[in-house]
Amino acid sequence: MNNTLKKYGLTEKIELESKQYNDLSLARVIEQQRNMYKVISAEGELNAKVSGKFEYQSDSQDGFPAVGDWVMVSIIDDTQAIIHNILKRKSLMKRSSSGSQKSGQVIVANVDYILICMSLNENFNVRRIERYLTVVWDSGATPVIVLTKSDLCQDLEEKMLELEEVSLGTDIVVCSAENNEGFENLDKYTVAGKTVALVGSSGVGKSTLINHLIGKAVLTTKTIRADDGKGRHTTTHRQMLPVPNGGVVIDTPGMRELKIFTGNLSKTFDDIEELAGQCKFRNCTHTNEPGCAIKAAIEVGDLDPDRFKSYQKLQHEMSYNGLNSKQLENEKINRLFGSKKEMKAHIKKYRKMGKR
Ligand SMILES: Nc1nc2c(ncn2[C@@H]2O[C@H](COP(=O)(O)OP(=O)(O)OP(=O)(O)O)[C@@H](O)[C@H]2O)c(=O)[nH]1
Ligand SMILES: [Zn+2]
Repeated sequence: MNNTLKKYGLTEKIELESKQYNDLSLARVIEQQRNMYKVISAEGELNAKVSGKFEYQSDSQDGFPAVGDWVMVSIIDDTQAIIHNILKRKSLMKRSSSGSQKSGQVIVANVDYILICMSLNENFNVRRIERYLTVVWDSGATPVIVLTKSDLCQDLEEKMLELEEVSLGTDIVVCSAENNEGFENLDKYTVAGKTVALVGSSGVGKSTLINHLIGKAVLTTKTIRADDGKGRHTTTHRQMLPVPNGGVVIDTPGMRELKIFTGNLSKTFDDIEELAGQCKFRNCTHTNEPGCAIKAAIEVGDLDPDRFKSYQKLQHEMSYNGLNSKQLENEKINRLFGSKKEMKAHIKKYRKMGKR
């Protein structure tokens, strides 16, 4: 296995899949600027564009490469390549965007763990965690909640209890850059072949965290501004960085705030969906029907009314994007495979590979 690509998360499975394409080289997309890509190949970094045929055949934005994608390229010279194919994605994260309301905006592909970063000061907000979890569970990646700036927190236990109510078994890591504590608990996610990405509001300490993972100041951070309590990192940065101990980390500016496009409410709010299943009427609106299990749970204090509101709000946002369940299903297929046709081709290919 090529060492450069290994540093960028290459696994046996991806290498095997790439063998299906003769005469093309394997590469990974590490940066995207509109329709210009930067990829890492066995030969090093290259600037890349999709081929004319590729562009012609892709019917939606999902079909185009995103940061994290493994792609098959033809290398033109020392600096340029053409992208011909995208290998099967194991996860895909999108968000809602004003410009492309219909299909959402692809942010990143093939991430294993998404670190949902939140600082333990005023930024701490369990409603926001619910929003992130809803998006992340739907992407195919596994969420990990990272609580930063523990040195600024006086009531950690209280906050942890509040968080456990909404996080349903998701791993939680507590850390402080100030005291250099807790970062070792991230080691189990940054291992060879795994890709980690960070989401979270501006100023919660994502760049600081990446610098700890990488072991040097790659991303410059500025000291907190007294007026708004936010920190900013000044320079543009590479979007994908190998972690010395293994694994690769993605810091995509587009992932800093998440407008929901599609989400997995059943996973994030399984307590609420289970309750709703116990309502007397199947189409209960949980407002004034008799035998409403949600209302009953709120009355006896088993369900936090704010959590229920948060659930309804996210549900509303998702339906606002106008997708019905059939469309959502297709949406998922498109995200993971490009199209239904591609999915079928992939299934066929894997069956064939299994027989050999
Ligand atoms: N007290 C304390 N401050 C921290 C900690 N981690 C980061 N900071 C400070 O918080 C500010 C913001 O940190 P960044 O790492 O730039 O935050 P960011 O999430 O990358 O912010 P954006 O780049 O704006 O998205 C900086 O002033 C950091 O020094 C911590 O554990 N404790
Ligand atoms: Zn009800």
